[in-house]
Amino acid sequence: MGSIAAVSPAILAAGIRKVGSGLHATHSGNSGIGVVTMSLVVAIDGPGGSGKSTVAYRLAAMLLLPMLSTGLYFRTVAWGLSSVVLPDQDDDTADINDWFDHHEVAVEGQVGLLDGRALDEELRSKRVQEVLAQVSANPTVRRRILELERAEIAKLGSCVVEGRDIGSVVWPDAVCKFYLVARLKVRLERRPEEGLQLLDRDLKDTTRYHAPLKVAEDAFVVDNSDESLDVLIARMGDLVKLRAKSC
Ligand SMILES: Nc1ncnc2c1ncn2[C@@H]1O[C@H](COP(=O)(O)OP(=O)(O)O)[C@@H](O)[C@H]1O
Ligand SMILES: Nc1ccn([C@@H]2O[C@H](COP(=O)(O)OP(=O)(O)O)[C@@H](O)[C@H]2O)c(=O)n1
Repeated sequence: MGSIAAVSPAILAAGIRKVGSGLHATHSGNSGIGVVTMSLVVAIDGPGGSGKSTVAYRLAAMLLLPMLSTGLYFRTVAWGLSSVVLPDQDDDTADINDWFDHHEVAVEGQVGLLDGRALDEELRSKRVQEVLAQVSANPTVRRRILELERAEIAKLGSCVVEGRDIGSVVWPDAVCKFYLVARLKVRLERRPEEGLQLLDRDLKDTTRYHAPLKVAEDAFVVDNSDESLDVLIARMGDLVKLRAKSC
């Protein structure tokens, strides 16, 4: 365990602010950053359009790590379940467990796989958008996807994982946690096709009972509204290396 206190002023000046003081890194690993011996997971959470996928992709490339976009699990399941009537949010139903028992859901790169069939454009379709929030709030769905996410992260060993609850629920021992934010106006400009749906998803993601979108206690909050990606990725990479060294 170590401290990053020495670099805090620089971090603050760079628009990255630390929440809490806990450092829960327990792993080190055979990652591309060359300072570790076991596994190293970097968690990136935040609302839609804050830049998670873009930043995770770039950071993973810089650190020579694979990346996992967990939203693809939710979108793939939403596509598959959209023909099944979903129960109320707090119901735990045999139907959903039965669906998971009879279908294989996986994520490879930037595609979701349902029973071995790659889904790409389908995952951004109206059919998925209409049920996504309800599917994501369902406790049975979340429990089953959590198992898939954890198994995949364990398999990858060292990786950059992005989603809504990675630092808080999926992998609380992540060596470095980032929570990305961007001003609403900026997010709406970057996601013009979503418009007010983005706000609706924000509200549903933050207010749902199970694993809501929230800042993990020991996350760095990163403002991705104005900064160039090159600058941001370099700073985030430095932080990951510092955290990895201090474990
Ligand atoms: N720092 C940035 N500067 C300019 N454009 C950005 C920046 N970060 C993200 N973007 C763009 O914003 C859009 C949304 O980003 P994305 O990574 O899909 O967000 P999220 O995964 O959080 O929903 C993408 O088109 C991406 O290229
Ligand atoms: N770890 C995660 C990832 C996604 N999700 C849900 O899945 C939806 C789609 O995730 P996404 O990452 O593809 O969405 P964007 O951030 O790209 O808009 C989100 O709106 C969440 O409701 C979640 O609940 N937990």
